[in-house]
Amino acid sequence: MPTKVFFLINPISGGLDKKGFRSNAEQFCKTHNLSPKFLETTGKDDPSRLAESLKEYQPEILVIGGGDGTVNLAASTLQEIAMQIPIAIIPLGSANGMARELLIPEEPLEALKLILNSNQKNVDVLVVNGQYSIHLSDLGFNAKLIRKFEKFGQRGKWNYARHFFSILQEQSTSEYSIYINDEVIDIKAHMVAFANARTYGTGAVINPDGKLDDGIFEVCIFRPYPWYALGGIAWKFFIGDIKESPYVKIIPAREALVLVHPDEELQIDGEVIGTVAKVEVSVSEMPLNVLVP
Ligand SMILES: Nc1ncnc2c1ncn2[C@@H]1O[C@H](COP(=O)(O)OP(=O)(O)OP(=O)(O)O)[C@@H](O)[C@H]1O
Repeated sequence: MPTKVFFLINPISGGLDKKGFRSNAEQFCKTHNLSPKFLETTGKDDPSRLAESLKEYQPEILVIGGGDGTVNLAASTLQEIAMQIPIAIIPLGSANGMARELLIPEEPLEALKLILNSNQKNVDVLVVNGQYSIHLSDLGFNAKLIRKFEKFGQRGKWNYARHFFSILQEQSTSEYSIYINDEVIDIKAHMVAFANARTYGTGAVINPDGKLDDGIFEVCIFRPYPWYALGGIAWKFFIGDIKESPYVKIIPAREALVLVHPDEELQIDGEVIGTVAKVEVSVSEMPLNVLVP
């Protein structure tokens, strides 16, 4: 019996045409005696469409052609239907933060070859207010930046930089109460992140000691800083040394509860959820099996 491989493909991610990848994947499956099934995302009802197709086809491997949002969709659906099959990530998005973190080849066909490989990593899945996160989620600054970026609908580095500096100028902070490791931390902050991974798709290393498979996550707190410290903070992000900044506090945990006033914007793996006053984070009992080099 050929191995059943399910392909989930996002036709719009990264602004890339996926037709070439699909025909290469079909050829690859023929060559390696694999039995493929393809599903394209539509942006609507994707979780239920994917769940139904997976339950019906019962694949042995799930291949994801898309960016972090598509990887999150697949991981969330596997959690919801409690199906533990390995996934292969084909980095066909804009930032591909998760694929970079796992050192998956950038070239789609090279990444696809991982399905012939048996190296797997058990990636932790965080549960953030009942939704799943495998990469990075946060409250405050970065979520507002993503919201602004989406609202104006303009892509590209210059627009990113423009929105980045306009939000930076706002210097807005909220009051956070963080219940963590039997302690309560009351703190004013620009941003509080829940990090499974190390690095944002932009390359900023937010959580230098982060490990995807250690059963824990890190709560990264970014406190107010004087204007003259900004250059040093940016440099530390770039060189992966942010934990040495006096304005940053990083706390490993298995569970956390965060209350925030006034409400702050929350984003999960790059998708803005909306403003919230409370965030509960824990680690799911079922990890995500990812095929890695
Ligand atoms: N057919 C479609 N038409 C419009 N939007 C879609 C479609 N399929 C999926 N989407 C949307 O694509 C988004 C996820 O894209 P994804 O994050 O995978 O790619 P990206 O944003 O290009 O890459 P990255 O997250 O790595 O920067 C979701 O918001 C989803 O609703």
